[in-house]
Amino acid sequence: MLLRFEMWRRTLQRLVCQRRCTLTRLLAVVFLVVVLVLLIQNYRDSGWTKPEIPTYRGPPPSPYTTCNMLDNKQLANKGPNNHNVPHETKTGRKVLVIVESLYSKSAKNIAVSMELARFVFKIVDDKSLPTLTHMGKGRFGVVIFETINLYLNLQSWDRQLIDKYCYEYKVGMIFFTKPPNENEKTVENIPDFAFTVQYNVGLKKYKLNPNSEIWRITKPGEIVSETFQENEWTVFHTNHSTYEHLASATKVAPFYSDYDPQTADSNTTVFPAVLDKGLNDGIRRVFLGQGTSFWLHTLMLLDSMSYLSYGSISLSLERNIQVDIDDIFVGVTGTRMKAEDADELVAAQSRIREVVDGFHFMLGFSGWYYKHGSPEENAGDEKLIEYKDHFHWFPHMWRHEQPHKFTEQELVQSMSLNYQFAKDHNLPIVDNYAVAPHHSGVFPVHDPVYVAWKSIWDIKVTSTEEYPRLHPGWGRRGFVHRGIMVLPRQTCGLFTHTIFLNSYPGGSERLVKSIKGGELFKTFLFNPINIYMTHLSNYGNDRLALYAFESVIKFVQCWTNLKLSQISPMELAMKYFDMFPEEKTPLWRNPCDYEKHMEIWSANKTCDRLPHFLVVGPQKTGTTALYTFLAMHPSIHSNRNSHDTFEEVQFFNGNNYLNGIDWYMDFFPIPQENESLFEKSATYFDNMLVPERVHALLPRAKIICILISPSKRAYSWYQHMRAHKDPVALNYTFQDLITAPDTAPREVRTLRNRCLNPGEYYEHLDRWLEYFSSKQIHIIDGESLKDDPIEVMDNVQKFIGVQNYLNYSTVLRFDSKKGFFCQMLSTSKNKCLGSSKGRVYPSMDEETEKYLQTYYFKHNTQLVQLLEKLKISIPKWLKQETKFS
Ligand SMILES: Nc1ncnc2c1ncn2[C@@H]1O[C@H](COP(=O)(O)OS(=O)(=O)O)[C@@H](OP(=O)(O)O)[C@H]1O
Repeated sequence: MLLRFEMWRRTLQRLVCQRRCTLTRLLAVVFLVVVLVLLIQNYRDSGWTKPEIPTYRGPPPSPYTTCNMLDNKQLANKGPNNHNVPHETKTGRKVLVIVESLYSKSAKNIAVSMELARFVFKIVDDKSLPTLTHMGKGRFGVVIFETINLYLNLQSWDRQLIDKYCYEYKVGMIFFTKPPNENEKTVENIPDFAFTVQYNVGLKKYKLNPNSEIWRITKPGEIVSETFQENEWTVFHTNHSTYEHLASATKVAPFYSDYDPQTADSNTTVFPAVLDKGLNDGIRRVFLGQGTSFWLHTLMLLDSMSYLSYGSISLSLERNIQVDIDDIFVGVTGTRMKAEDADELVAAQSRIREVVDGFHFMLGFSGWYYKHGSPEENAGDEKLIEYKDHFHWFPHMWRHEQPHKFTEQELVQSMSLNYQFAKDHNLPIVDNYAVAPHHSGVFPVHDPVYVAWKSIWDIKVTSTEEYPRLHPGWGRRGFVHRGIMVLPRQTCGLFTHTIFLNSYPGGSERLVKSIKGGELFKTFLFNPINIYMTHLSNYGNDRLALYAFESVIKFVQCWTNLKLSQISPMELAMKYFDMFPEEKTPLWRNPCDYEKHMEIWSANKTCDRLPHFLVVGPQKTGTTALYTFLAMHPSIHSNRNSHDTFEEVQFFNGNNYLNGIDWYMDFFPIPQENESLFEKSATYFDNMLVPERVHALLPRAKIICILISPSKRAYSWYQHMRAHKDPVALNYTFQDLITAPDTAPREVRTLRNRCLNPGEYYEHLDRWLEYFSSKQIHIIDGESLKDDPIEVMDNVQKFIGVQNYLNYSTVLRFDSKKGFFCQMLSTSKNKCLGSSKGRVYPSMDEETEKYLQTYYFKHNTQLVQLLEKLKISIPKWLKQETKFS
């Protein structure tokens, strides 16, 4: 160490001082280096990257502010139709989507719409149609076909089945269309539907029929501004009274080489969307004359589903909006807000409030940056403070630090400074809400942020884009951790560096498209609760955020009956988790599987401290013996003991899961190269939640379970509970307990279930196989573990893939006194498991044994079939138990 320091000193002296080195010169250099390091540190901590500072380019663009036909009061005021008509059908609220190929663009678009709407759906191709009914009830409330031709070309048997189902259960169908040949101007008569279709038509002036009852979210009355020259439209011609047109448009002149304007039927009114009211054959259908890429079809699809399902597959009309400006005072000089931008912010807020009830911009401030811009920008900062009561304020970090890089104490210090800033400037802070720069520390969770937020600000609500992941945007969800409700937030397509419309990435049309029916419009359409993230720079320069939000809100107002409003973050969070209570418990994921999460995960944490394999149980099958044998291996390490549950961590199954992954990882050492970590918790095997949770955190983990005769297992558990003086086990014979009816007292039913349920091996294994491949699962025959643990441990080592092979015949031997294999300590001494393992108790009586054989017969038979499928040899006990009939 000393030697290295001396080397550095000399190198520095040579570099800096050349011939003569004075103390002042050396100090000056050290000072410069320190300043440089601090600057770099500050830049890194602030977390923003420096955008290119553009030059001024003229006045900001004006937002979209008019609706084409809103002056027609009759159309504008009609309001949403109510589809909740009483009807006598018994169908589920699931959607069946039948597509030509699961990989086609339109199939994916339909699936994304279903995901966005959070509708339960099944998407299949025509070769794998599902059963349509279950126990006399229809499984699907609506059927969507990717194309009409897909339906027409179905096997006649399949088509009859679907028609019969739709007729009997009053289930409607929705069809998109795709011309059979591009650019071929064909007209086809479709007798099945009593209409003629004309393919490859160009359209303009597309508008909706305001008199149709189908519109609920959609507000008819606007005219689509685009002219569709692509000739990809299909229009429907019919005189049948069952049809009502949903949309009309004017045909545009086609591009064909033989086009003769004299004879062409352009400029005629055609119908590119029709509703079959079911007067013909009792089935209601909607036909949309194009694919899924036409933005308005998303709205029309939602309303069709609502109409055809009598309102049961439908979204609410309420939308809560919150627009956060996440980094007030933070920004590179030249990109920040000026005084006139602050004026405009207040003006725009009042305009937006006319449409969005209770609207206030939410200003997330980092006090340290106050007045750190040019003189004009500093005046902007002052103006924001002057207007403070017009807005709602919430804390960001004092210096825009990324919280995951700091300890709890450092975070408390930094937050206290921002707190003081708010006090000094008398900012109207909105209750209990904060946001972390770059979503850092929220997910993946950095507990110190949660603790510091609570202690300084009493934060109860935050929001992030990062749970479970940034992409896909429609998959973002919320969760609750340490009493703080984390809400999903949406991106509006504006980032710190997108500040001028004409240099918007991909061109200004991209942003315009997103507003006019595209991505931004769709986030309003689908999400009942929207928290948008914007930045200070989006309100200076071209004021792109004002442009985008005023425009999209107007667009929503023109085209939909959605009711927009803003409520407090606390109310918003309560509402969110009332709507989606299943989201409260988070699903912890492996931060190392996602680069973006690694960037916001503390450098002190490592995924190395997560187990490579799990022994999942079930209980009483020999899991402690296996655990003990594994722990003898020099290259295999388990977790440290838990205070409450001893060698088992029991993380994935109970309340421990809520402690988060830092808590879990803390149980494990950092392994050396070629070493394996494992955990044994015998309660994992039969818990409904565990396979999904394990898979989310440890997708590549190997899973080991041990199976013995389920009857023996049940009896062993009963004896275990008697040994623990459980009053039910002491007061009930085994026979009485396992045959107890559902009317028995709760504690009796609980023990009965704990005896019986884990032994329903097939169901539990099947659940593990939903998440893990059969190659990741190793099944040990518990009888072999008892009788020949040497061979069992050989196979386990192969399965885990340990480098350092241990011959277990050198460490285990049979102990005749214990009646089990035990660890060899010396030539004469063994170390066996304690008296609670390998208990002595009377054998099960014959009658009970027979009862249990019958009880488990079906489960065991299914288990045999599964093991055969997985090419796993059938244990002797299982062969015997399935012989019984
Ligand atoms: N080598 C060795 N030593 C002792 N016991 C052994 C061994 N191998 C398997 N077994 C069987 O393990 C049964 C206990 O299973 P578990 O350890 O899974 O029980 S627990 O769920 O952890 O309570 C225990 O069940 P009981 O016999 O009912 O006590 C044993 O049958």
